Amino acid sequence: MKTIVKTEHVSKTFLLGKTQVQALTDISIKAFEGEFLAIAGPSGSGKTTLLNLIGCIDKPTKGIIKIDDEIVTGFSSNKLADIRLAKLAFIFQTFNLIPVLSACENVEYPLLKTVKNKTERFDRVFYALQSVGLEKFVKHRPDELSGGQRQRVAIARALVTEPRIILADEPTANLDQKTGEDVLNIMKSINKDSNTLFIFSTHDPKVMQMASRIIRITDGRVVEPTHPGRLKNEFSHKH
Ligand SMILES: Nc1ncnc2c1ncn2[C@@H]1O[C@H](COP(=O)(O)OP(=O)(O)OP(=O)(O)O)[C@@H](O)[C@H]1O
Repeated sequence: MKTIVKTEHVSKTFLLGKTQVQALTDISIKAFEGEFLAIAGPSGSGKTTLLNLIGCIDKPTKGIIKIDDEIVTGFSSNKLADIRLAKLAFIFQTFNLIPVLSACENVEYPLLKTVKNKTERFDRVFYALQSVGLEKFVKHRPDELSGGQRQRVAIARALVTEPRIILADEPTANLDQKTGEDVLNIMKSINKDSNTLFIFSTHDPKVMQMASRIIRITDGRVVEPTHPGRLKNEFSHKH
């Protein structure tokens, strides 16, 4: 399996007034092509911080981050913006749609700079909205859509640029159980069809169940899964 994202001994400290907040400590993880990877952990464990670092929105205090074998740590803000545009897309817990734009215009937005041909843009936008089942809602503004529909517009906006990686920070946190499941199923089917790497954060065990792999973090550190079999073997070796 091809490694798409790698973090090596990544730490992040925030300065809050005079206090240092250690949000992440020594995080070394990999994410592979085609994975539907959950970053799981309680509130305040560092999930958003980790997604922001992988998403080149923020920079680590220590350690390095590689995307497609390229070390992005140390890049200028402009170069990080280029990486975001070329390889990454985001889905947020609060959808982050532009309220005055229709569903179609929201999805078109990330293509405005890169795809100059209007017909090609329209085709891609329509295809993206169709793949989330919203082809009948292209003209609706966010306030004319339900929460689940808004999140589906956000998914269409994420996939329209055909990114290598889609990062989703608690994508179902503001949705009811059933709508959340529908949204995750759409994400999963896109993941299967396109082989796009999805990395999403959650504290919901039901959402974790959908993942192809789970990385658990607590207090800013990766919690290694315990393998009872391995522990038993190690124990018997020693004694
Ligand atoms: N900009 C910031 N300035 C200061 N402290 C911050 C900042 N961002 C995050 N933190 C702190 O870092 C820690 C991790 O926060 P983070 O938002 O990454 O956790 P989380 O797991 O995403 O939590 P939640 O599930 O509640 O969103 C917390 O202690 C938080 O208060």
